[in-house]
Parts: sequence; structure tokens; C-alpha cells
Amino acid sequence: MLRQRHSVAASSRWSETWRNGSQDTVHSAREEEEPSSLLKYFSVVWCKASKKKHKKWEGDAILIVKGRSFVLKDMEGKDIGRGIGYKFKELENIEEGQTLVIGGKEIEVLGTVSPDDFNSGKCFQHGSGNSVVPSSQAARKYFSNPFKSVHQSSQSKENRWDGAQNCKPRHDPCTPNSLVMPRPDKNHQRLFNRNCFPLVDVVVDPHLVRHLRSFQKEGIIFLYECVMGMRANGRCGAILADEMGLGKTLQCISLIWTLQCQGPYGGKPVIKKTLIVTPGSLVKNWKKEFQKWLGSERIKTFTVDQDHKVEEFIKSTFYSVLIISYEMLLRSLDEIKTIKFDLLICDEGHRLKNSSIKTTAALFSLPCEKRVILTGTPVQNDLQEFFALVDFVNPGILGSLSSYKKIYEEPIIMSREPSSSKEEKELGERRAVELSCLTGSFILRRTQEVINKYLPPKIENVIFCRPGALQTELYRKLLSSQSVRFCLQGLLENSTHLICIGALKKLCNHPCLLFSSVKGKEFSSSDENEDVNLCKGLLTVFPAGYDPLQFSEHESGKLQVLVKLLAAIHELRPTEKVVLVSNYRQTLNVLEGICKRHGYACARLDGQTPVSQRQQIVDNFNSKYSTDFIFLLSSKAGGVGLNLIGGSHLILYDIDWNPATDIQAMSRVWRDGQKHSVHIYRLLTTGTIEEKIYQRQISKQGLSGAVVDLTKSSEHIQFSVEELKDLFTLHENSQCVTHDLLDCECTGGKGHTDDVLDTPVASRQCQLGPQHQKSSSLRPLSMSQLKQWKHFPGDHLNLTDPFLERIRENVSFFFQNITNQAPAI
Ligand SMILES: Nc1ncnc2c1ncn2[C@@H]1O[C@H](COP(=O)(O)OP(=O)(O)OP(=O)(O)O)[C@@H](O)[C@H]1O
Ligand SMILES: [Mg+2]
Repeated sequence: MLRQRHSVAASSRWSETWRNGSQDTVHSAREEEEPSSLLKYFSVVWCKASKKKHKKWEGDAILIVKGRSFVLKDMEGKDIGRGIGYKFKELENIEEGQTLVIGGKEIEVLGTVSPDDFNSGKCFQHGSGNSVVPSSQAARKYFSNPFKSVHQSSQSKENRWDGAQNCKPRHDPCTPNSLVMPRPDKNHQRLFNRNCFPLVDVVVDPHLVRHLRSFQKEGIIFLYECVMGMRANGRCGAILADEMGLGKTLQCISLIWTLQCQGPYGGKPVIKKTLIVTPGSLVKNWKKEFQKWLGSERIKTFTVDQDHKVEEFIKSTFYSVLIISYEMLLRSLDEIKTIKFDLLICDEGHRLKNSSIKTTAALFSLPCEKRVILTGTPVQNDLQEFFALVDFVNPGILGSLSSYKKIYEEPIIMSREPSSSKEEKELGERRAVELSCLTGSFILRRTQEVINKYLPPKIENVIFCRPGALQTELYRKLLSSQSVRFCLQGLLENSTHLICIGALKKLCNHPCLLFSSVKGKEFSSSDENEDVNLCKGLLTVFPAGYDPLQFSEHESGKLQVLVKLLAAIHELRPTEKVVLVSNYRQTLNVLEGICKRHGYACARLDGQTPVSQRQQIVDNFNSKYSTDFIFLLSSKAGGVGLNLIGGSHLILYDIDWNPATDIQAMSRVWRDGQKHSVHIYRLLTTGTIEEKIYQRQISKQGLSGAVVDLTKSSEHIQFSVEELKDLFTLHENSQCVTHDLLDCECTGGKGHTDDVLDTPVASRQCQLGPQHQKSSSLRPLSMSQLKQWKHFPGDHLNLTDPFLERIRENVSFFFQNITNQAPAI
């Protein structure tokens, strides 16, 4: 049995929180009687108390002695024993080697644990030397061999490996700007170079290196060290969580190409076959990126689709990289399992955060040990999801889920509660630091700032559009409906407010959308139906004979602005293109209708676009030969990971509760390769629910916790009656309610156009604490940041922006911010 003896470092600063277990109340009642100075931790082994001579110890535990009481915690952090009212002397004198019976358990004290090791949670970690009985997780293989895959598959050919005789690096490590991977240390060599092949420098192909940004070079070294087992105690997983658009694809391609041709021991290649799993819409994009950076000769990639099945890959020796969608992976799992993959890359891997879903289970079942997750969304915002991702790339490193919950999640979350005690705060912080130490070596996240300097300027505008007369009238009618009134009295079930919100949002986009959904429901016989209640009387507000297909642009404030904006771009920047985003297919239909009406050629990608066609549509649009002026995009359905750099103007026609959805959409155009200044226009209808949603996005409430996450939708949002009251209010006399809320000194009338101040404001909550919170331009804006933007009413006299000038008639208020430099607009 390996034992780690800890030095005694008594500390009275710290006291265990005693929150767990059923005896809390008993304990607190007696607390005052206990001498508070005694607080010690011990590592022990335990078994049930018996008279047997030869004990069979059942497991390791940590004994916490405080005053006259004790708590016994197993190595998963669970309480397995508790007792109070012991003689102070008895507990004070516990020492190493002593056996004692407490709480019906016999224990033998193995050593003392320092308060520091307890507070950080280190004393619970597997592999720290404390574990006697392997837990289910620890039973999983702890130490993996980064070379095993290749060694195994080529064991019989081991003697035929003649590369070892030719032990020169594949590329010259001494040329200026060469990118040489770190050499493995002695320990690594001892473990993984048993055949004593000579050490050879692994040098990234200069053909690739000349394109790489410096942060990408660092990313490649990081990935290399991770998958080689040089970072996390022999484990071979990595999470590359760089923000959107930083070139995670290129970094992975560089890794694959390097490992496929080279290795540090005798130059022997580390991998043969790689599996890349990615959302369906990005399968072709991966293939294209391989071609873009390596040409078509160096690596042969195989993409799985309807016509190209996995069997083809299996039969052929031609291909080394298999690219497949998550959906296809599930369908072809049996075939995939027959292939020996040495490296597994999961793109947009945040979808693996729920370990119970099928995809995660399927990927988990693949024996490949070198696992890389790519994701642009922050991974530390939800501690349970964090566990799933970490446990996927480096199985077992955090112990079992239940021990992780007890040792990290619960103390950390508890410490964030406003009501937590000083001790709870300190414990939570220490555990967060420890968790971050444990995982930090294989998680890398760089923010957009590292790439900003390579990007053109970005001009962001938030445009508050006055609603049309019909819109206002319908809005009032909806707010006075029975359903809304019931919601405000808190009388209806949960989903009714969502129906009301949906109707208001449709109306903001265009009254014809509301008309279409109301038509047919009004005369429904079911009185219970909330949809029906909401619709009652609405049709009478529409003009007689209203035809939703013949909708007028004047009926929607935003549509009027959009039409003028498109005309302005078309005229002032005839070579530039527009990405027009909505989250609703019906709204996209209306927008497509507008394009047709005005003779603008357009492409469209939404949830119904067959995956097999998506890349082609994107490529066409990005091509300089394309005649499309507009790209209609449903960002929720297909936005993730797409490159739409062919467009330099992006219009967000509607707003989502989740800021991440909008941020995703915006970063489709402002990314590497973009040649023009980028203009972003966010359209909001003044005084309506859209402003409220925007306010929620930028207020603390909206920014807290896991909301900044693409997978969270409005169904997850809880509203109080007070909040619903606010949502269901129409502000008809304000130019901009959001500005009214900013507490800004300007009157809004004369305009506030101070230069943008770069004040970093911590906005997104990272559950590992503020020290892990890196600043980022992709983080949702906060109220105080918005206040620093230039802002002015629609009738402001000196509008220097020619695009805004064209639309001012229908606009009540503007906010504008320019990133990178002031361009000549
Ligand atoms: N060093 C570079 N030089 C020029 N273009 C680059 C470079 N690195 C990446 N790119 C390009 O930048 C674009 C974005 O890269 P990529 O799609 O890999 O981003 P990502 O990090 O995966 O972002 P997301 O999280 O949105 O998927 C691609 O068109 C890619 O070809
Ligand atoms: Mg990507």
C-alpha cells in the first residue's frame, strides 16, 4: 500500500463546514461547548468494528477532528461516519499508528493531513498515494501509453521499422522560424522508448508553419504535449477551447500531419489513423481546410455521407483521416469500432457535456486514448458539464462523478452563495484553484484579442427601430388579452407566458407572421386553448382582406429599416455582401420574399438545408465570382463553425434570449480571411419585448452562469410575475428604454459620442472563479460597456455614417462601437 505521509501543520484559521449529513442541527446546538482550537485531519483506513485479530480494512478515509467531534469522509468526499461528544483529550491525542473505534468503525491512523491538502481537496485525489481501495473510476486504467496504439498495431512489424536507422529530423530544426516540438523528458523516454531508439526532433512542416500565427504555434505545441502524454501524468487528452474563429481546425491539421509523419523516438510516426467527429454542416469544411493548408496530396481524408460509407474507408489503405458527423457516427458505430484510430478529435465538442446522451456514450466506447475536444464556448461555466468534458478526454482524472460532486462541485457552488460563511468561501476557493490546477495542464483557451490585430475594423450598431402603426395597435391588443392578464396574475401554467412571448416576438418581426399563426385558431372550439385566448379579437385589428403573402414593408419598423439598409449597402458598396440572420424559418421566408421583391440574389441556409449541400452553399457565397448579394442564415440551425467571410455586413434581424446565439452569428463574418471592414447591425423594435430581451442579455441576470451557452434556450428561463409585467409592457413614449436604463448623463437628445473607453468589465461567470476569467471581445456586452459606446437619437444632426444616415427616418436611437481602428466609413 502506497502511503503519503503529510506533515502536521495545525491551523486554527480554517474550520470544516460540517454542512453534510443529518446531524447538522445536533452539532450546531453543541458547537459553543466545543473547544474551537482543535482541528486536525488524518488519513486513515477503516473497517467495521469487530473483535477479529486480523482486520480486513475496507477502505481509505479522511478523519476530521474538530473539538470534541469528528467526521469520517471516504475518498469520494462522502460522510461515512460522524460522532460528537467525545472526550476532548481522546481526540486531541490521536497520532499516527493508533487504532481506535469511533462511530461503530474501527480506524487506523496512517498519517496526518495538512490543512492545506484538505482544503485544496488534494488528500482525496487518486494517485496522490491515499487510495487503498480502487473506486470504480480509479479502476479504469490510470496511466495510458501514448504509443500503445501504434506499437500494438505494428507489433509484428516492429523489426521492420527501418526509420530508426534514418534518424534525421524530417525538417531542419535549425532553420529560422522552424517550429520544433519539445523533447520528451527522461521519465517519458524511460516509459515510452523501451527500444532505446535515438531521440529525433519533431519539426512541424515549414509549408504549414509559414501560415501559422504565433498563438497557433503555441496551440500546436500544447496539443502535441497533451496527446504525447507529456502534460497530464501520462494522460493523452486535451481540450482546445479557443474562442471562435481562432483556427482550431488549422491547429489540429498541423498536429495530425506532424504526428502522422514523425515521432520523437527514432522518428517513428506516432499515429496512423485519425477520426474527426464534427457537426454535419462542418464535415466538408474540414476536408476543405485540409486541402487549403496541405493540398490534396499530403493527407488523404475520407468524408462519410450517404454515398460514401465507412466500409469504403475500411477497405482502402489510401486514407488516414476519417471525417464524420455526430449523427453518422451513431449510425455507423459498429463499423467505426472495427477501425483502430490513434487520434480522436471531437469538433464543437461541448455537445459531449452530458455524459448520458448516446453520442457521448458512443464516443466513450471507442478505445482511442488520444482524445481532443474542440469547442469555442467556455467550458468552465457549468461544473457538471465541465466534468463530462474532462472525463471524456482524460477518463478518471477527476475520480468518479459522485466524488467530484462532493469534493469540488458542492463546496465551490456553496462558496458562491451570497449566504455562505467565510469558511465556506475559503474552502470553495481553494477547491476551485485545485480543480483548475488539475485540469489546467490540458485545457487551453485563448480569447479573440489574440486575433484582433489580424482582423479588419468592426463597426457594431444597435439600431432601435420605431414600430409601424399596425404593429403598435396589435401590440396593445395582445397585451390586453386574457392570456397576458392571466400570466400577470400568476394564474396560468408555465408555458402560457412562452406563447405570449412568441406572439409578441413574431409581431415585432412582422404583423403578417402573427396573422398567419392566428388565422384558423380564432374560431377553434376549444376554450381551454391559450393560443385561442390570445388570438381572440386580433384579426379585427388587421385591415379587411389582409393577405399575409402580400405584406407591406411599412407594417414593420424593422423591415423598413432593413430594406433601406440593404439599398444603401447595395448602392454604396456594390462589391460587398450581406449576411442576414434570423432564428425563425418563417421570418426567413419573409426576408427571402423581400430579396425577391427588390431583385437581390440570395442564398439560404437553415435547419432544413440538407447537410450535404451546406458547404457548397457557403463556398458559393464566399467565392468572389458569386452573384449572391445576401446570405439568409438561421444561426441556431446551422451557424456554428461556419465561415461566411464573403459577407462583410451582418444584420441580426431578431434577438435571442441567449447572447451566445447572437455572438456565434456575429463571428461568422469577423474572422480570419475577412478583407473588408465589418459592419454589424442589430435591429430592435423600440419600446417592445425585443428591448427587454436585449436588456436581459446585457444585464447581470442574463449574463450569470450558464446562460452564455448555445445549448440553453428560453425554455430554461424562469420568469417571476414582476419580470413578466416588465416584459409585457409597451413603452410608447421612449426613444430607447435601454438608454433610459443606463443612467447616462446625456439627455439622449444631443447625442453622446465620447470615444469608446476600453473598460474591462467581468461579465460572464466562470465557475472556477475570477482568476480564470479572461477578458474577451466575444463576451456579451454589459450595461456599463454599452454606456461607453457612441450613442445618439435618430434625428441627430451629425450622423457621419452614411449607412445610418439612410435609415435614420425610421430609427429612434443608435448605439455604435468601432473595434480595431476608426475606418473611413
Ligand atoms: N493562420 C491563418 N491564416 C489565415 N487564415 C486562417 C489562419 N488560421 C485560420 N484561418 C482561417 O480562419 C477561419 C476560421 O478558422 P476555424 O474555422 O478553424 O476557426 P475555429 O477556431 O474552428 O472557430 P469556430 O469555433 O467558430 O469553429 C478559417 O477560414 C481558417 O481557414
Ligand atoms: Mg471550428
